[in-house]
Amino acid sequence: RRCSLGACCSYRLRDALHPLWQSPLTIPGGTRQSPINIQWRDSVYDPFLKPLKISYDPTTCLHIWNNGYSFLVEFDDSADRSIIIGGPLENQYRLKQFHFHWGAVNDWGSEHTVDCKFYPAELHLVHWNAVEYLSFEEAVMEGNGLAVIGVFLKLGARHEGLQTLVDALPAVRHKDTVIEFDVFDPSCLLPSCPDYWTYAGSLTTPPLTESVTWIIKKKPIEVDEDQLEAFRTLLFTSHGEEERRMVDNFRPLQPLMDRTVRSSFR
Ligand SMILES: CCc1c(F)c(F)c(S(N)(=O)=O)c(F)c1F
Ligand SMILES: [Zn+2]
Repeated sequence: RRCSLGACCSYRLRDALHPLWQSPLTIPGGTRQSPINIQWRDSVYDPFLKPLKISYDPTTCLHIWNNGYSFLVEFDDSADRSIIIGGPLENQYRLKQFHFHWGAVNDWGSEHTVDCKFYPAELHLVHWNAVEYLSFEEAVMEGNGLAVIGVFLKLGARHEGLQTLVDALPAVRHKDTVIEFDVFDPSCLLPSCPDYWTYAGSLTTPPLTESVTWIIKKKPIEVDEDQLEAFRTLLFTSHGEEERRMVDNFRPLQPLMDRTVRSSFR
């Protein structure tokens, strides 16, 4: 496939502060940090992986807000109304929010890479284990607390479902602005192909806790240039501060260490 092992994905373990997250690139003692490069040829097909079952109730959508790292769409997670189950998961997980990571240009922007290839953006749908834990905040601290579905975005045709979100972005241009967002079904942002990779990882933003079962969809969704440009009109900064464009809000690749990436497909 694309690159010889390691050469293009070499990284040096640095404990320097990463400018964006102001926290160590790698958690001292961290053994399952995210994101990682997914080397297709090294992923192991697991025939026991079940299909992922996704059932979202569009009326659980609450609001969109700019938290200074990304823009996120939050959901009412007070009951089992928007949930995922199956796949690598032993429990049912509730949708809490989804958000994106993107670059200043189309050559990079995703957090995960496949054979060292960056995509221009990556969607994360964040779910928590409401069977074993009482709140999202509690689940964030537990090894099996979270399940995040990652979907790559590639440059191509305009995505009509995404456009609803894009149209709302001017209203959340500045950090800590929020608007009500009544009905939205995030399943429209998922590729129809059921294939995915899965591995044990972490949050890619503070607190970087090692609590995430990652489910990375093999197929990207297509969005057009104007839609990616709309992401880049957002700001890291609040009203009144000197404007800094919200771009390159992705964490650098982290070492795979003693982990295997499994695939749901041959
Ligand atoms: C604390 C809220 C939160 C998450 F729970 C989460 F999983 C991710 S991420 N990039 O790993 O999907 C976030 F970026 C994030 F801000
Ligand atoms: Zn994310």
